[in-house]
Amino acid sequence: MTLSSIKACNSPVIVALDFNDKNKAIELVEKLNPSECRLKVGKEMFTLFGPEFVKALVEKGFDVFLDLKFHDIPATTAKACVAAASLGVWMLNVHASGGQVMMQTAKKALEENFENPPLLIGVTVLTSMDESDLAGIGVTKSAAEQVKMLATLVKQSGLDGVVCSAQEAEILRDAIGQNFELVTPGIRPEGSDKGDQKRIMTPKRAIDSGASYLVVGRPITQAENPAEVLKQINASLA
Ligand SMILES: O=C(O)c1cc(=O)[nH]c(=O)n1[C@@H]1O[C@H](COP(=O)(O)O)[C@@H](O)[C@H]1O
Repeated sequence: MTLSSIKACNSPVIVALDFNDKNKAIELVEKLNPSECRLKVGKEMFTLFGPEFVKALVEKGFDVFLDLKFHDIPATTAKACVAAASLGVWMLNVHASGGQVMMQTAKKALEENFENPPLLIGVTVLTSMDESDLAGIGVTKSAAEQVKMLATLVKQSGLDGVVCSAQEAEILRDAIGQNFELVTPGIRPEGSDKGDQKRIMTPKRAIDSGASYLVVGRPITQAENPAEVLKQINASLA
């Protein structure tokens, strides 16, 4: 059993609220129920609408993943994580490529400052990248090998899990075991538009491969009936 499976939310779906219009985001949130999904706030909404927007979602009863992907020197990253955790969020992330000392320092700061710290997750290789993108930044390994290497570093650093593509979930479950959260964006229900994502998978296959959580943005947020799409995804996993 993973750490978060004891939560009140019955679904592994995390809806990515990537909007530049607060009212549109709130309109969507009003149609969602905290027992049926979690919410993710990323760089766009946090930059535009700040901590108050995040706190309002937490107050509505949602588990909030604050996706700011910190990557900086250890002291700065740790302080940023403590600041983010003070908003009452359920999950935070840092880039695994910031290294072991950065990750350990952030984790330690959260444990020292909070009785119940949020989950701290390391981002491995972005789901928008494939092998040719990796080659462009000097990585000659395959995406799966690079993810495995970074996920092992994340585990050794004491973090709670990783962000990876569902395509790597099976490999990571074999390599790292069960007690480690696999948060998987790049989720696309059959027939939906890929957009800028490259390493994608359907919700059902992702869960069957060992994913703990499914981050789903545009297939839900851009749908004519977002609540219905969420319902269908949840039903496909039952
Ligand atoms: O950390 C993330 O959430 C993340 C990591 C990653 O590798 N790929 C990725 O797409 N994401 C986020 O997941 C969401 C995916 O949104 P859609 O592509 O619209 O489903 C976006 O908010 C991304 O910022």
